[in-house]
Amino acid sequence: MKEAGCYDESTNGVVVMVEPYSPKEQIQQVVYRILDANLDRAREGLRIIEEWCRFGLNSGQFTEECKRLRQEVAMWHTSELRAARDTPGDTGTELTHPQEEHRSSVKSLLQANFCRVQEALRVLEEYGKLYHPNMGSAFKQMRYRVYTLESNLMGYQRHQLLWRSRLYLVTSPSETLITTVESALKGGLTLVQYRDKTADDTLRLEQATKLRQLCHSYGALFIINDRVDLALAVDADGVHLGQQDMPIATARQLLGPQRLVGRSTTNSAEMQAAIAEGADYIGVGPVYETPTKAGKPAAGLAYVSYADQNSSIPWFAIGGIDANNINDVIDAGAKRVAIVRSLIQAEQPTLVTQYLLSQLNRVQPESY
Ligand SMILES: Cc1ncc(COP(=O)(O)OP(=O)(O)O)c(N)n1
Ligand SMILES: Cc1nc(C(=O)O)sc1CCOP(=O)(O)O
Ligand SMILES: [Mg+2]
Repeated sequence: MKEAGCYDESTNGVVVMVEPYSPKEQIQQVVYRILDANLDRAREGLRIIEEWCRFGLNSGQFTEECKRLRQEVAMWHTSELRAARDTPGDTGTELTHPQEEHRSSVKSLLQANFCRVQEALRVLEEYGKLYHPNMGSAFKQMRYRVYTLESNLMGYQRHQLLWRSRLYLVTSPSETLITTVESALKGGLTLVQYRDKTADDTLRLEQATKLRQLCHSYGALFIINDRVDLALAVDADGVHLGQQDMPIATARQLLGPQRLVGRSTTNSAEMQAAIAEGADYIGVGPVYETPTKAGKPAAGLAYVSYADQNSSIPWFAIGGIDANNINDVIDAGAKRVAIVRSLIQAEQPTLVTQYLLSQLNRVQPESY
């Protein structure tokens, strides 16, 4: 039988060997070890999230909430729980999941650590009930706070990146769709919309899933054109809706508050309505007539200038924009543009992306 020990404050942490534990004490030691391990796990996970809030997002509010949670977790980490630790005898310390060895993006790293913290808090909530009458409810509350933090943080990251994005690639069917999008991402693209008006849903699901993974691995946002169901199915960052698509409020209800909803607008009335209905961004166009949206009359540069003066949310000039005329669109007031053909049909999408971004970066948009 394993010799048991107990932590004695009076011996400065020296473990004093005593009689073997009674069955009841043995169970108590197991519970203590579970609590000790999960208190550590929760704090470590929170610290990893906190570092991103502090250095990546520069957000005092999120950093403070992580810190408060860490401190509250630490308050429960008593010396008797620490004393129950048995690292050499813990078979779990050598078990790592292959996914822990590789993270494809900061987003997946954050998601994995939120998951880790939530699991640890759930364990603390349940086993804590055996330790202290208030521990279960304290950790239940913390678990809900972590859910709220995760949802707010992910939403904040999306909005921040949306506001930072200057160039928006809207895709059209192409044999080289994935490689073209990747080339543009290599050039610094941070916002992609999957748009295929003719494919069947099997192909749409397949391509959208690949593109979402690709975009997220480059830290870019991924939006789905028209289809809220597809956006949810592939875990996209949001949806783009035209005037004939579903109401913004309905999309928001389905997607939740943290995903992005964009709306096409062609005139001032549509712009004001989109803003009032809670769109996160708008398309402003067509600036020029374009075969990609054949038959839609141009709204022109005058509407670009109107958007510059009147839009309180990010807006993307769209329609017939290319490397030759982008400076006219910028001169009319555009700080962000959305493009189909000039990127999808480009021989060197990386170079075209870099050029378009270099022109857009000459003007500064308002920040988030
Ligand atoms: C950024 C952006 N702006 C406008 C549109 C056009 O949307 P919509 O009017 O719904 O037309 P379709 O793209 O669905 O043909 C867009 N997709 N993206
Ligand atoms: C998809 C789309 N929406 C528009 C709008 O004005 O709402 S213009 C457009 C097509 C833009 O394609 P290209 O960059 O190839 O001209
Ligand atoms: Mg549409």
